[in-house]
Amino acid sequence: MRLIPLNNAKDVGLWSARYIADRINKFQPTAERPFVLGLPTGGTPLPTYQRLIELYQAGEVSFQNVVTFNMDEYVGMASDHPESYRNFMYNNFFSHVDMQEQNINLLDGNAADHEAECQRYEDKIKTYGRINLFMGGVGNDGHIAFNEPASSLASRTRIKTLTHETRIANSRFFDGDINQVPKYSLTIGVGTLLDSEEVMILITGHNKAQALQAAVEGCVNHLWTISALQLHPKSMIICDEPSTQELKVKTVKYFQELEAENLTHI
Ligand SMILES: O=P(O)(O)OC[C@H]1O[C@](O)(CO)[C@@H](O)[C@@H]1O
Repeated sequence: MRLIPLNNAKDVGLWSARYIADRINKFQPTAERPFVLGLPTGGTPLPTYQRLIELYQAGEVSFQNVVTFNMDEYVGMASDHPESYRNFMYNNFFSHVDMQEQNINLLDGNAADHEAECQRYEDKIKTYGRINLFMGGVGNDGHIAFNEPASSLASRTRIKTLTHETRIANSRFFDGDINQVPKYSLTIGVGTLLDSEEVMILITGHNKAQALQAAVEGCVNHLWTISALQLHPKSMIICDEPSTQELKVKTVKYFQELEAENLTHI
């Protein structure tokens, strides 16, 4: 695992956007051989999306031959609801870059048959071989995508019940009213995520400090599904200073020194 401790959320956005743009450019994607990018929603990746839009506007990256798969979607929420993850992605990213509509993949939380919808998603990913780079965030309780505590670390895309804690955390997007937050989501599984060639997780804010500690210093444990990153051959966490407050000083120093020496540690 590589841990990149940066100063603040803005730096996390700048760093991660540059990384994604560089990976796409190095890959030299074509229509026949697109770059496959996994994407999250939430407050954490907003600075990254903003910076990616700026890089696109500056002509430093194109999304013409990029295929995307989003991590998750609420169940039973009208697709034009302002808080649907579909809407989030168009408002904050897709509508501002040169993504091709047919390259955008989102889970349909209104599908009549959830199981069939999740299988469709898994099958669609397979048609591309695998996802080249999956960017994600983490919940306060360490959930990755919507893989809440005690999710199987071998899980695939499926319907999940959101925990009370997650619904409270997400109520900030629903006028602070937990009753408006959906109870279920469709989410990629931990196993789906681990199949990606590379995983990059963004962690910002003191409220994510326990999750970061579980990811880096804890044992692999289904109660903190983020810890499954330890099983991945090429995973990376980009974090800000407030989120490191539960890490040992020597842990942070170790990773800072590695980055300063420009060594990459996997
Ligand atoms: O970045 P936020 O808003 O704290 O969201 C935390 C995480 O919860 C989720 O919304 C659940 O999937 C993730 O996509 C996100 O990374």
